[in-house]
Amino acid sequence: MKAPDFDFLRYTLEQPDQISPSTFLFPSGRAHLEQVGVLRLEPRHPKPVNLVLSVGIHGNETAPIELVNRLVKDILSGAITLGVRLLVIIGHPHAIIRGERFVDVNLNRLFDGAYDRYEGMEVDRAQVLTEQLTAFYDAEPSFENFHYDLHTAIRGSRFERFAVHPYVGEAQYQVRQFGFLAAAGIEAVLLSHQPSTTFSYHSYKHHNAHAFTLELGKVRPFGENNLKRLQKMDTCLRTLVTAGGLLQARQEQLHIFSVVKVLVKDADDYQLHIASDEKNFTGFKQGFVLASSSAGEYAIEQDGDAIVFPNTNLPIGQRAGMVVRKANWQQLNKAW
Ligand SMILES: O=C(O)CCC(=O)N[C@@H](CCC(=O)O)C(=O)O
Ligand SMILES: [Zn+2]
Repeated sequence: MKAPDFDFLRYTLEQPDQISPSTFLFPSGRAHLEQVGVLRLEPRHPKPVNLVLSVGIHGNETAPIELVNRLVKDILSGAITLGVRLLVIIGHPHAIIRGERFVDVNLNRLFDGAYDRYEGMEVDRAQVLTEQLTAFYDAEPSFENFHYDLHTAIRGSRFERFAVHPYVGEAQYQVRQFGFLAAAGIEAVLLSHQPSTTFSYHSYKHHNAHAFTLELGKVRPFGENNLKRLQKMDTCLRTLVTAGGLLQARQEQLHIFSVVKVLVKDADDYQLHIASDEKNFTGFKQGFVLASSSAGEYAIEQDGDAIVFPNTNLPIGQRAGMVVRKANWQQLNKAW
């Protein structure tokens, strides 16, 4: 393997079932190809940061895959110098090849051990990725852990780029992370109100990582993404991987929402009463029946409560959307 010629994405998609682990040098460190779609980059002179960047956990969310593959190319060619330990994960190669969100079951519901309750090709993958995270973070336990899990949304959004913050319970929010998200062009942050079984929540819960799901625009096929719209994200990630630092912008410019309800598909006839092209963050009037099925209904509790990730094309028991409410910066600031 020669570092300057190595295209991590192409290599992964050419051999999606198995690879022989290998290692090679690049100008600022050593690369370890650990597993299909799992590349560990160790810098010669690391700052005390363990950074995980994951993309393609959903196979049709291609913009982050293009963005991060370009970043990896620049590290391997020597165009930029790696300064932190970096684990790059191409989450679901088989789904990427098919251009689909998943093959058997949604990979991003299988973490925190949830894979035990499911069947399908994603089960093994969730287990492999869980083990890879543990090995990576545990190798330098005194370093600060980060995980940005990059996605794109199925629908258009009133805020084009937004983040899902893991549920923190009584713990404090980290102001530095909000400043970083603002600098990276994120416009809104959803504060989760309960634990979940997503990849980013797993890193937060089990590895105390600063961990986020980042939604970077709308789902589009390879070649149709405008990466210029991710310029700020690119700059922030490059600064993080080279210098170990989080660029900052005024966090007050972020729109903060708390999640007030996770809608769960509770019957085959479950319906969301919104247009098929309704955007994420569309708000409704109090009393509007947003969801109904033979098992019950959900009406909006407060004027302005808005829908994010509406989706009924999924099995019973899975999340059909989140209802979010504008949160108060003053209240949040007290936690810092
Ligand atoms: O647009 C959609 O409906 C889904 C986009 C997406 O994949 N979002 C993530 C969010 C994960 C989280 O809540 O942290 C997902 O649904 O897995
Ligand atoms: Zn996704």
